[in-house]
Amino acid sequence: MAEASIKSEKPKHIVFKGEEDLSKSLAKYTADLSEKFVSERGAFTVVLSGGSLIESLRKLLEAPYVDTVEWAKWHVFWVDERVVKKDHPDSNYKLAFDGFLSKVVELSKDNGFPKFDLMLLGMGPDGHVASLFPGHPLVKENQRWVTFIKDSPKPPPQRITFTFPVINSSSYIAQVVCGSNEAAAVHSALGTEKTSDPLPAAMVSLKDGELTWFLDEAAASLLQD
Ligand SMILES: O=C1O[C@H](COP(=O)(O)O)[C@@H](O)[C@H](O)[C@H]1O
Repeated sequence: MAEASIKSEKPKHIVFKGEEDLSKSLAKYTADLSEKFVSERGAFTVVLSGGSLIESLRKLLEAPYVDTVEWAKWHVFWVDERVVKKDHPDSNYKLAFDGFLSKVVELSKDNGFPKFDLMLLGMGPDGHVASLFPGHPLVKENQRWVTFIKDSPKPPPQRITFTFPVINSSSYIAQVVCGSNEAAAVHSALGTEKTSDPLPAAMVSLKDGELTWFLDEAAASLLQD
């Protein structure tokens, strides 16, 4: 498998006073992109992470967005899923459905990879994104759209996940990180030092798209600027 190519310049990042401000800005960012893609082609393809991201989407459930966003035009996907039943507390589907989608939605290509409009990604303290973990061979997968892991270092051990070619084909990615536990990984991912073994979060890199990091002050605390 070939190495993933990584852009050398630092991605755009916005630091918020706290998670409350971050969630307000993330709601506007998401609602604006929803409006843009729905008006351009009548649909909005959105990819969700699990974890704390879902809580950070809560402002979309409030005015004005809960009424103005065209929820029926959303096509929702998951960037990764843990191999558990859909009603298991560890399920990313259940987390997003209970905390977000059930409140708004009646659920009912350049390189050959799908191009999603918006991916809303989280990041673990170890720098993993989706279910792509540091040092794991899956970070180098460059053929398949979706792959699986049976030995995830974070429980539960069995998961399925989008691969980097799909993630990095997106039009927009919001990389949402809050809290001091993630500060070292944020520093490493947004640093300019070159390493032969970058964190998965540092491998999120859009050739034809826009990546924005949404950080609270705790997550950004080790950044210099
Ligand atoms: O296991 C997972 O972890 C990451 C990060 O979660 P967080 O709770 O630390 O924000 C999440 O983005 C991913 O979808 C999930 O499966």
